[in-house]
Amino acid sequence: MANARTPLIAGNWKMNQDHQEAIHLVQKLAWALKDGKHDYSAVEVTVLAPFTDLRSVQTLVDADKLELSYGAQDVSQHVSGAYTGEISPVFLAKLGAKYVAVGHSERRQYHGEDDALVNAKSKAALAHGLVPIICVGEALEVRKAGDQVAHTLAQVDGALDGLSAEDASKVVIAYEPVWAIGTGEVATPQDAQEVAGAIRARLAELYSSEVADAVRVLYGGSVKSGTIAELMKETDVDGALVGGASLDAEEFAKIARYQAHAGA
Ligand SMILES: O=C(CO)COP(=O)(O)O
Repeated sequence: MANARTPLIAGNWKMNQDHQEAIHLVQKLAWALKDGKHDYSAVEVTVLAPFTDLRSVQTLVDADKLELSYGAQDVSQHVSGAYTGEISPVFLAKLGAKYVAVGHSERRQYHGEDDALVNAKSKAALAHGLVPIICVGEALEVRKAGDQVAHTLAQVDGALDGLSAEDASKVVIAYEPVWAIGTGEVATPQDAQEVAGAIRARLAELYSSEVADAVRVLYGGSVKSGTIAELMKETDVDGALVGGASLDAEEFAKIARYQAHAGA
């Protein structure tokens, strides 16, 4: 890839893995990643775990000095106070979390999250040193109508509203077409590139080419080891947000070494 962006392979465990299962999965993943045959230095690997797993994941990563970062799947837009059930970005930062997914389509769909909330959560994450992985992407009807680019860019505009260029250059944007999530129906590399390229062009318009060059744009939706290499060949796809396949340590490690099976 002819740019300075470090590819990011992020596993979104969703509501899977209790804290004991999480320990096993991270151990297996560490083992799979350290197979001695492959070089992961050019790729960053992260897992987005349920809140209740984070302390266990932190302990393992610290104790074994694993080359693995971790994060959460959601965050409150508030720092503290009477917000029953919410998790502060301060708590996540204190647990060593690096990333937090914001505005995942499942949060938008089942928890009524809108662009304004996604914007507030992204700002809260950034204010406390977390990197938001801002999730955007269209539903099937929108794609059928051919409106995927306009729809997704509107979500990007909403999520970034009021962010400084400095903050905007730190975010990760995950393009996850809703029709490809958990369906086995992966977008074609061209579909992913069309929207990822449009997102980068929008970043250049909203900010500058420096910001556009700095932001990593991921693709998510039924990514597997067999499909990652072709996706990663696209100019504006800088990694993947992986759901189901991230629960299988071997398969997830294989996705992270996509270069090996791309022949690169
Ligand atoms: O939603 C996703 C990642 O956030 C994608 O999930 P799947 O990889 O299971 O389709």
